[in-house]
Amino acid sequence: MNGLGNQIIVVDMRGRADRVTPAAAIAINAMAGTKFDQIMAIHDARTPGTANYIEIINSDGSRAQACGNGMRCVVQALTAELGVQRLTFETVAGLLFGEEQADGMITVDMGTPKLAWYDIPLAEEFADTRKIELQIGPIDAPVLHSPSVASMGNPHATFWVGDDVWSFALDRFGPMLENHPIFPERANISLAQVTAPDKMILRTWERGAGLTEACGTAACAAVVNGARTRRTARAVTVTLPGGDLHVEWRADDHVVLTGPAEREWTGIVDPATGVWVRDEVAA
Ligand SMILES: N[C@H](CCC[C@H](N)C(=O)O)C(=O)O
Repeated sequence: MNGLGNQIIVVDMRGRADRVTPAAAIAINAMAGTKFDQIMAIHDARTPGTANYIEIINSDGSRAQACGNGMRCVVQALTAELGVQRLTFETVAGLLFGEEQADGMITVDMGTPKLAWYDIPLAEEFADTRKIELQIGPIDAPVLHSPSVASMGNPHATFWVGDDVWSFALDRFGPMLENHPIFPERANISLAQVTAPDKMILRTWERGAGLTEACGTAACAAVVNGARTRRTARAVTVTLPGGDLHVEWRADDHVVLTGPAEREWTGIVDPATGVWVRDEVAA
């Protein structure tokens, strides 16, 4: 599925006791036609009668705690299958609520941000995570510095750039920052250019997936970071390479993400060969 350019494979694991393994994820990503940014594996509820459990795997095989674009794809897939409009899911990051809007857009309540250094997590104590000492480039003229950090269940660093966010070599700086020792669980690295109190442009180097067309949880973290550093309002339209997402950090501390989710193909994995058999979805 296509989550604003984020390539998502939604896998139905209901009724099965096994999980999508890192090796399987890497193998699927290596096959032509099934490259992805994340796999969203739908499992049975951990406690019968409660919400389906969703596991998230990046294209490098690592597990993630949250995925905004992927959750929208799961909501779109399951509301269509079940003929309902609103669904609840359990993830590592907690319970999430998704709803399909009348205009086809999908809204997901991504829960509450975690802002303490030990919740991001960071390798050392920072009293104020709105601006931490981290920079890249020449010591006397850093290219990027002083990010705001926040967790949406997964770790995010938002670097603020004054203009021309497109001019930065994020493909070069991204992996260095993703794997910086200050982030013991690595981190998703975003560059944000605020163009108005309710508008920003965002580019993301994703932990475990690299440069992507969009990152939903990065958009959520950037709006939380923008609001708490007084750069933005609490409701912002975030323009990513793949298109626009709308994010609101509500007064009840929940972050709500709204955007599209499109089904591109369905398929099955041949258990004998492990090869996907794709059925193209009529456009
Ligand atoms: N790469 C992220 C997970 C996917 C996030 C992104 N695709 C989204 O839409 O939120 C991580 O390892 O934390």
